[in-house]
This record gives sequence, structure tokens and C-alpha cells, in this order.
Amino acid sequence: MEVNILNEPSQILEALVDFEPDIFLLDLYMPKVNGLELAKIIRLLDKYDSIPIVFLTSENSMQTKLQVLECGCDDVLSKNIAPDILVKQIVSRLKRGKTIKYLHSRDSLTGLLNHGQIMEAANNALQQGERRGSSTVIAMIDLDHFKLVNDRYGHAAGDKVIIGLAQLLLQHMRQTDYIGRYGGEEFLIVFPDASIDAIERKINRIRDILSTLQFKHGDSNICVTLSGGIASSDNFDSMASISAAADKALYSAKEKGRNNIQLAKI
Ligand SMILES: Nc1nc2c(ncn2[C@@H]2O[C@H](COP(=O)(O)OP(=O)(O)OP(=O)(O)O)[C@@H](O)[C@H]2O)c(=O)[nH]1
Repeated sequence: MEVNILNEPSQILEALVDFEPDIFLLDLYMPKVNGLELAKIIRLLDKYDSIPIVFLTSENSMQTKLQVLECGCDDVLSKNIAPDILVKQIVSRLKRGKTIKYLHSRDSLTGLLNHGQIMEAANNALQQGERRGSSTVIAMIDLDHFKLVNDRYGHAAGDKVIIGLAQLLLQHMRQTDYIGRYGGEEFLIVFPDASIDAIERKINRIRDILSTLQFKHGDSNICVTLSGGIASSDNFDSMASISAAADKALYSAKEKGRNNIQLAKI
């Protein structure tokens, strides 16, 4: 477990740039800052809304506990307990917080990152790539004529296909890539530190594999294809422009007859 100790509470926002906490452990009374005020600032940041905030205090009044809960924090632990019990309590809250964070960030059908989380992952990857001087590639992929699958075989069959594609994507990506369900039958994949040519080959391989698969549903075998658009941070410098470019390339793949991948035009 990595612990970042701050003796100067006003530095918290700066410290959070390079440190992703799974739990905040705050003192109620700190130099110059009231712990509750600090907790309110943390709670204003969307990114940390599911991260537990726990207070350590030697006070044990009901009034304090109520104040802590009212400002969106999770618990008050006593400073006066044995250190090993305190550590166990913190680890238990930390694990629970991690589970909640995981569930909060996932798409319930596929287990991939949900829309908000994949956008945040893409944003972070672009910023990190810029700092390191490396390219980030973004691929937007979408199942072709998927409405027909739903209409012909039913929504449950459509769901099966979406889950199948999610698994296919997971099998072919690196640990460091991010895969998210962008919308209904549309997926966004973020490849940090990647070349657009290599990603084009990779997505084309996945497209090829998908086109040969048959999804069994009752007595039916369902076949689907996908189209995709790819853009690199080499040519687009903001999240808005790179995702719009990948989306435009996807649209052009659809126009070109579907079951193909297009690179974003500069
Ligand atoms: N089964 C299922 N279908 C979904 C889900 N989300 C979106 N869809 C369906 O996906 C279909 C998307 O239809 P369209 O946007 O017309 O696109 P399309 O039929 O795939 O056609 P193109 O994208 O132009 O190739 C709609 O029928 C949606 O109901 C989902 O979670 N499960």
C-alpha cells in the first residue's frame, strides 16, 4: 500500500495531480484548515465522489459524527485505538471503497469502462502522452446494422453480441489500453504510447475475427461486422478534436459500405 502524507492541507489539490488515492484519511483539526472544510472541497471534485473519506479524531461526540456524515464523508475512527486495529479498519473501508469505485466505473452489461470513465481515461492518457512526448491513439468502433440484429433476433440476442464483442476486445488489448462502452453498440478504445499504423492493423484483425464468428442464440447463428475510425494525438491536440476526428472517420467507414476501418483525415 502506498501512503502519501500531507502535513500542509492546502497542498492537497497539487498532491492529487500525481497520486490517485483509494481512501482519504483526514484529521478533524489541522493547521489553518478545518478537516470538514477540506472534505467538502474533495467532495466537490467528481473524480473522488466514490472515494471514502474517513476522519481520525480523539473526540467521540455524536455531534462530530453527525457533522462528518452530513458533509458526505464516510466515518469517524478513534485515534485512541490500538494501531493494528486501526489499520484493519482502514483496510476494510479501503477494500469496500475500491469495490464501489469499480462498480461505479463499469458498464453493467459488458464490465467495460462506462462512458464517463472511458472519456476520463482518454483525457488522462492524452495529457500523460503529451507530458512524455508519446502518441496516444483512439479508436471508435461500432457494430454494423445492429438494429437489424435486435429486430430479427430480439434484444437479449443483441446483448449477447455486445458482450461477445466486449470479450473479443479485451482478449486483444494490452493491460495498459483502456476499453469503454461509449454508447449502445459503440466502443471507444484508448491506446497510450502507440502508432496509428499498428492500431489500424490490430483493429482490422479484430474486425476480421468478428466477421467470422457466429453467435448462437436458440436455433439461430448470428453474424455481425463492425466499422471503425482511428485518430492519433500526433494530428489532433485535444480530447474534443481527437474524438470528433475518430467519430468522423467511423462515419466515413459506414459510408464506404461498413465492415472496414478508416483513419482520421488531417
Ligand atoms: N441489444 C441491445 N441493443 C442495443 C443496446 N444499446 C443500443 N442498442 C441498439 O443498437 C441499435 C443501433 O441502431 P442504429 O443507431 O440505427 O445503428 P445500426 O443499426 O447499428 O446501423 P449502423 O450503425 O448505421 O450500421 C438500436 O436498435 C439500439 O436499440 C443494448 O444495450 N443492447
